[in-house]
Amino acid sequence: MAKAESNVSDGLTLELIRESLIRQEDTIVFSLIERARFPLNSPTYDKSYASSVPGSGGSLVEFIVKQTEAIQAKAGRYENPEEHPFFPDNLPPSQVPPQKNPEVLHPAAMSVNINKIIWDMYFNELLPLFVTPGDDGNYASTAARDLECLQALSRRIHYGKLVAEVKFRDERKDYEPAIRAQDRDTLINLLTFARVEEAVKKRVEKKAMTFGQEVTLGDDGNKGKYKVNPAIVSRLYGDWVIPLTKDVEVEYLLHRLD
Ligand SMILES: O=C(O)C(=O)C[C@]1(C(=O)O)C=C[C@@H](O)C=C1
Repeated sequence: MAKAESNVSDGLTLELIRESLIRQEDTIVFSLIERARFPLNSPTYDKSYASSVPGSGGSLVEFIVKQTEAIQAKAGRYENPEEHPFFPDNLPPSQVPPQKNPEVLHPAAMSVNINKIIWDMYFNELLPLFVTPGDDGNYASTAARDLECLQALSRRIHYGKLVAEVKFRDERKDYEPAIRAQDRDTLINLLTFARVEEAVKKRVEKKAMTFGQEVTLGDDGNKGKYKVNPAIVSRLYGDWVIPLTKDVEVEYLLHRLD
């Protein structure tokens, strides 16, 4: 990974981490826009549709995610502590020379992977909100776009580990007693910045308006029409992305002194 892309370095600061979270918003908004080009395409998620694919064991989307993760694992993707697989069982080992990822996180971070929750949230709650009903037959492309959304969301949400680490280092004396007492409520209070959360929700709504507008050269008849409803992007952050990031922060912190 290029140095500028990674905040996993000794110069870890809350400001740098927040800059990365802001940049990741672009990836998330664009990946939702790309997925919204296709209607729901429900056979993508239907076990009976993919049953003839050898080794799929589930839906077409599951097949594509598992196979892609297997290839990416061989290419070393999951050696990077910022990446988390959706199907961690039986992943092949990396076949590339080991990268020097600086060890910033406590080893207990390895055990925090909430991708199962992210998967269920994405397919059961988010997807029906932002795609149109219908079927255009483009199931493989649809699954590939789903994978991009899932990976972008997972990366952002698991960034909570880095956020938590830097907050812990900055205010160790406040965090340590709550960690020793395994006191989730105090930890949530310590790590919550309501004003930052409000700004995040407003900014992603604005990004959805900016990136998702129809760009025309003539009379602007499409004004106010967006490729993904900006209010849904704001809700995605308010209802799921931020709370799940905080869950990751708490889970990480609870084991920070192990
Ligand atoms: O920026 C932080 O301090 C974070 O912990 C990240 C985040 C977020 O998910 O955007 C989560 C909790 C805070 O209340 C504010 C924002």
